[in-house]
Amino acid sequence: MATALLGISRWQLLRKARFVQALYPPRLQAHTTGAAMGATQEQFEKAKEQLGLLKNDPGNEVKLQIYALFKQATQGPCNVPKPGMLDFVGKVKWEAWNSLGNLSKEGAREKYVGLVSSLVSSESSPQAEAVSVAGKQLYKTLQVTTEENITTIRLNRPEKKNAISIVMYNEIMQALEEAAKDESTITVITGTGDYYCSGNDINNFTMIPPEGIEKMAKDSAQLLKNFVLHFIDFPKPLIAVVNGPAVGVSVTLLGLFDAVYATDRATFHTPFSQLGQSPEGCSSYIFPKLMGSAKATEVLSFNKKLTAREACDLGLVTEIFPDASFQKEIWLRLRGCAKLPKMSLVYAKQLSRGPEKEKLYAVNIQECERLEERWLSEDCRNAIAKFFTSLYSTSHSRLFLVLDPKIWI
Ligand SMILES: CCCCCCC/C=C/C(=O)SCCNC(=O)CCNC(=O)[C@H](O)C(C)(C)COP(=O)(O)OP(=O)(O)OC[C@H]1O[C@@H](n2cnc3c(N)ncnc32)[C@H](O)[C@@H]1OP(=O)(O)O
Repeated sequence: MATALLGISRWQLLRKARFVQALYPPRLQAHTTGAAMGATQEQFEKAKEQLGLLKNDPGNEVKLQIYALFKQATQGPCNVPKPGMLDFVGKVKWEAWNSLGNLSKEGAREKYVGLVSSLVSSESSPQAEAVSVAGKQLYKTLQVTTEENITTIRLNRPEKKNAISIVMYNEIMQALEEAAKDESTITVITGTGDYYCSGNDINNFTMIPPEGIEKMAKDSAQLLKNFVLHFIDFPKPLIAVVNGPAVGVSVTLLGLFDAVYATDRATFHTPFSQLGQSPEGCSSYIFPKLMGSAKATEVLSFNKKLTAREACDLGLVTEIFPDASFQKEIWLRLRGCAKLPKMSLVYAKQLSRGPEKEKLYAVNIQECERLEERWLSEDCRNAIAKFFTSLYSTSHSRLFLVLDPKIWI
């Protein structure tokens, strides 16, 4: 069969088509605004040429995205009949194109140029963290869009359950800075794939600088402090759309959001003591206020994983939705919120959050100090070693990595 010739299974191809759908949800595609459409025909032609010069194969997922965006940009919405059941490759390509819905030709052209540009820049400059195309930032670990007054920051490492790498910490801060200044009324953070976020990327702790572990702990604490500060100071309504399980720092930060909407499939887990760590994201202050100190102890100290219903009952989550209708219902709701007068929302946030800010700054500093100390502890080293050993126990090469004395465990 055609798919066998390509060396990929039909199942893999279908998954990839869904991946494209996840990147470009039909509801948002249908409503791309003129403001977002910046790429010219000339840039589009140049991107086509650059595509042919790529040294590395970007993989089937990306190739499907490129194919779909190219068709949409040149022919508009999918207008050909769906290929028959036995034409597996044709069907998956059709599904990718069709998943772009009514996205305009200009919108597709811009996304196409952005995607190609990010591939080119990642080849020519592996260290570059973000590039700008037509005045919009492009990120390695995020997908950021502004449509219908909503800036959406989508954590985009689904293969790692959206774990937050160092690059992602920096990109989230940059995206928040951009969102604070842009024309949008509200800002949404959500995840691509089945997870919202699996928390701090544990590999962040394997990159020891030549100065040693102490320097790494110090730098990490500084990064975290700055990261959390971006949430404390964010001026517009910040909404979490929790599309699946959330772990660690992605849970604690929820206390700094203005509303948290979750699928009923989501869970909320902060296994800090299991990892030899301590709470962050101002949760040591906000969680007891939200849920009472006894419940907060269960969550932050005793590793209790909350269901979406429990998190909602405890006040961490604003509202939960059935998974089957979550995406439909939530974006409908948010589009309504984003039509409200922007400055009314900004002032409402300032007035309700302002009096707490000094306290939050102080809590953030203290939490980071404690963590800096915890990261140097035997408890934490053992926990990280355990994570890698259990994860990689079947892989000899990776087990070797764990045992490599240059790595911090
Ligand atoms: C530098 C600044 C530092 C600031 C730190 C701030 C303090 C933060 C604290 C925290 O966030 S603590 C929480 C840390 N997170 C975790 O402990 C979660 C670890 N992951 C898991 O337990 C499981 O992966 C999962 C999330 C429950 C999912 O399990 P599942 O069986 O469904 O999938 P997997 O096969 O395990 O995962 C797929 C793939 O993703 C990788 N991955 C998942 N989570 C992480 C992570 N947090 N860090 C790094 N990598 C992660 C996992 O290794 C798999 O990768 P491959 O093996 O396929 O390459």
